[in-house]
Amino acid sequence: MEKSKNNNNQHSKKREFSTDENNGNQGKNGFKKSKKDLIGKAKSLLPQRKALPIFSAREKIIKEILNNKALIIVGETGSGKTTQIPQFLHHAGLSKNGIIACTQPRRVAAMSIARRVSEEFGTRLGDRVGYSIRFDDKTSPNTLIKYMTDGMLLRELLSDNMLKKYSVVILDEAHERTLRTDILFGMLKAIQKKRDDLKIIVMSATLDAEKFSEYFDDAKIMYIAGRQFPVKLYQTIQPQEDYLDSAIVTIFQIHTEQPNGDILTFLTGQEEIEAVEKLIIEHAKLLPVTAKKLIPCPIFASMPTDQQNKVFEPAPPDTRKVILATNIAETSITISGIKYVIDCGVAKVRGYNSKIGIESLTIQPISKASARQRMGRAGREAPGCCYRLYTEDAFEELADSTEPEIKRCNLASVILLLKASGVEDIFNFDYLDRPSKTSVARSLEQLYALGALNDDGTLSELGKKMAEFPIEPTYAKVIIQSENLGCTKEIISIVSMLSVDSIFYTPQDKREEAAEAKKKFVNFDGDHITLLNVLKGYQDVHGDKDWCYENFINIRNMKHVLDVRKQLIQFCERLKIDVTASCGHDHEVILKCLLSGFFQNTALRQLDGSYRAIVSGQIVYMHPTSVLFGRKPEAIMYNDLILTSKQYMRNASAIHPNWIAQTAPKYFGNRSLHTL
Ligand SMILES: Nc1ncnc2c1ncn2[C@@H]1O[C@H](COP(=O)(O)OP(=O)(O)OP(=O)(O)O)[C@@H](O)[C@H]1O
Repeated sequence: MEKSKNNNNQHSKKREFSTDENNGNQGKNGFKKSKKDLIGKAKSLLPQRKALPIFSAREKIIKEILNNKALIIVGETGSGKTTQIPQFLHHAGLSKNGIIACTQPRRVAAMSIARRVSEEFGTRLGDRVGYSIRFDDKTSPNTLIKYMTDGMLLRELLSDNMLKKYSVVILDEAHERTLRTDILFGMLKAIQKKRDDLKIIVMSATLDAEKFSEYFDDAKIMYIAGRQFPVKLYQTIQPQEDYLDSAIVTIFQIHTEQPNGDILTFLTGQEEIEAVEKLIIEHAKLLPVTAKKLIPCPIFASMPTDQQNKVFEPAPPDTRKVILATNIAETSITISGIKYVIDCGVAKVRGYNSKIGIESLTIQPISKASARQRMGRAGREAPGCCYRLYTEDAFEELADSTEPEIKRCNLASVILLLKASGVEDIFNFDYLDRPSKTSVARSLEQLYALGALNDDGTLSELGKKMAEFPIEPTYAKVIIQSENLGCTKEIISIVSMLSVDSIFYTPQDKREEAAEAKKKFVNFDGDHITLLNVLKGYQDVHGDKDWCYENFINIRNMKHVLDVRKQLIQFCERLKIDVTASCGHDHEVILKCLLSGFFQNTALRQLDGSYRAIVSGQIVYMHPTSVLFGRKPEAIMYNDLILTSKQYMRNASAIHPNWIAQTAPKYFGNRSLHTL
């Protein structure tokens, strides 16, 4: 293991990044490739595939899969598991009995791998090889290999509880232990008891294989040795005080001192990524004119898919691309051209306090498994380097693996799906790691309060309808309720606006101008009506770029809002909900509708002017970005509670205290709110 110290030296020069469209199996000019071209491309990739470590284990893997019902495969990052194993299974004849599914925790991985494997297969994307992610299905009746998000497979259980169309299900990146993959483990194990012909494969590079083997009735474990290219590891000698500063220094250090190759930098979230993006652009202006250009390229979850796909496009000549990513790019994907990985050592982690029912998002150290995955994004096409912005000692102190999401998330959405798939006894479900009883009870209580469950715990008609929506139960309830209140148009717009982190863009050096611009949208009923005003303004000018610039509106996020809005409309139309129903400017109707899903996220003003959350009894504070900041309405409803130094209510509106019990009589009964 090599070590080097990150020295301080910054430089620069930058220009906009323009790229070719490269979506699916298309040529540069956008024309579809001919069959001959597709086969030619597949042939040209064959030597590369044959050089993968997994290729030499091909016969053994096929034999073990044919002889076993379940198999655990552990192989180095980049060894070829995700792209090759489904193809091996196809060639072994398993796709004759049904589709070979391979689940991924993230949609960007499902899409990009399907694109690559369809190229290797020599067919068009969506033909023999396809993908299925929320709101986007690229498969056809011909599809033999399907990459899909774990959430999509879980959803398919609603219509096909034996997963009859599938012959093999591969649960990839199992170490991530997402809530949905964890539930799939239990569901698939139960299905396999009734379907002898279903094969289950659990895969990862960094896995506690014994634990999985035991869970799947002593399933066979296969270790596949070797990686294709070495990755040189650099760790800081001293702990870094500010990882953002350290990341920028390292980016410019690589850019000015190291040979060609793109950089992938892991950061924690959109705001941080956008701040670093701006700093890179600024610093790059100081680079000598003759230097290679450095172009930042952000990617995070709440970004429209077509923008996410841009990171896969090659950098123009004489340019080095620096991808700024959250852990969305941590597993599975190969980004062509990446030679250097910078790992800041932290990530934004979702947490859930089941005792008080509060969710939080905090920045925490990653696990050793995550650090290895991050490092594994380099060395996939050629030797690479990984720069950890933390010391070797700090690495040793990291936990081996990330705590399963099931232990730290609100379970309401998966419990709703389990109930809708016919699983009644949620407490005794066969979990790989059992969630706490309090956490299950809390989530059941929340679903009951929302009206999704009947008194006997079975799914209600409303619950069935809610399960059809691929969004959190609280939002599903609000949309369904909007049909009764005649405000679906407004509610869909507000829910779409809430799907992005922030619409308002506040540059450090233009705070006053940004605040002034925001004033024209502000409505003191709260953030929800304010957001509605922004969307109306944006639609009135047909998304004009200059308008966004003048009004300090984040155009990237607005595009995503429109995308989500379109998809929600399609969902409502499928459920025959009239999406044109509008209540005009009747804000009370809109807020009461939102409250039908968020009555648990409410707080009352105390005598001393502070706010106390109704359900948890905790003191909560108004987020400084809220239009209600500095105002003191008697009662507040909010969408999120953000835990940083204090508990902050974000996306908040003023409501009448009486509305709370009126909206959720089942939950609050006849109790006076002031005694809660
Ligand atoms: N889009 C792509 N462009 C170029 N090469 C690719 C692409 N996708 C995959 N490859 C090549 O195939 C190799 C194997 O990728 P694959 O995703 O199958 O590995 P893996 O073992 O599943 O890795 P991980 O554990 O990191 O998911 C990569 O290292 C790379 O060489």
